Amino acid sequence: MAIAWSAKASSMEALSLSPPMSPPVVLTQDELKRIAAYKAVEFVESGMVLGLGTGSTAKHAVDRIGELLRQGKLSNIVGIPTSKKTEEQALSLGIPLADLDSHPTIDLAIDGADEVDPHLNLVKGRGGSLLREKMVEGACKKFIVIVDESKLVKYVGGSGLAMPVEVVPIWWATTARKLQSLFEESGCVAKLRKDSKGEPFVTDNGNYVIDLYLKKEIGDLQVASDAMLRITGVVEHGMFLDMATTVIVAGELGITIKHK
Ligand SMILES: O=C(CO)[C@H](O)[C@H](O)COP(=O)(O)O
Repeated sequence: MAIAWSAKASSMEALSLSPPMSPPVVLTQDELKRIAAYKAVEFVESGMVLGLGTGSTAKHAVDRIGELLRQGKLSNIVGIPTSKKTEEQALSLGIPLADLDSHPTIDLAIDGADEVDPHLNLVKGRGGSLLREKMVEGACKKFIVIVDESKLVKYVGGSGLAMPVEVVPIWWATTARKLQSLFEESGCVAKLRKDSKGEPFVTDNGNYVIDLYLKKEIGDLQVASDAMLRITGVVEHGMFLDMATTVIVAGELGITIKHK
């Protein structure tokens, strides 16, 4: 998707786009993701313990951190990856890694999201890494979410796309039925996520993912969260409530930074 870009001066500086008088630049969705990611990395300081997110947006942030380390503009960084994929990427870039057990408090995490509501509640996990993401991002002093504007929704589930729930593989269909009936009034349809070969998608933790498709709002999100977590067989869900401290949105009119 190509989006016309007429950046504000502040964004132009940060992003090295063409000068203010030139015609609007057309940027792809991936370029918007990179712009949001680079902006977030401006908040990284030497000596920080960093939560490294997962997905096509977070990948740009990890690349940038690696680049700044290589250039000597950042030093003494320790990264805690939120997936095996991010771990591989960070290792290939020479970013020193550790884990949550050795670093239970993280200074800053940077990650993408599938949905951001007006209260900065998130849906995450369409990439399948929700459990590790929630563990890492729940341990952060600051959590910066980076998105292009297509991720903004009026309410959680409002994109009509999947709201992921990680479940244990055993008797997953029973767990899926319970999840679906929990949100029956919102027209919920629960589906087992499949991989490209048509087999159940398996997370880094050896679990399955049930994707919930909602037609309407699910009401009180905390109540919904508690109800999902009470279902035996549910490991974690992809609603990240009251966790983001900052959301950076790259869009048609430039960058918007929303703070909690
Ligand atoms: O939660 C995630 C992975 O589990 C991702 O952050 C989310 O799916 C957004 O991905 P992308 O940046 O590729 O759009």
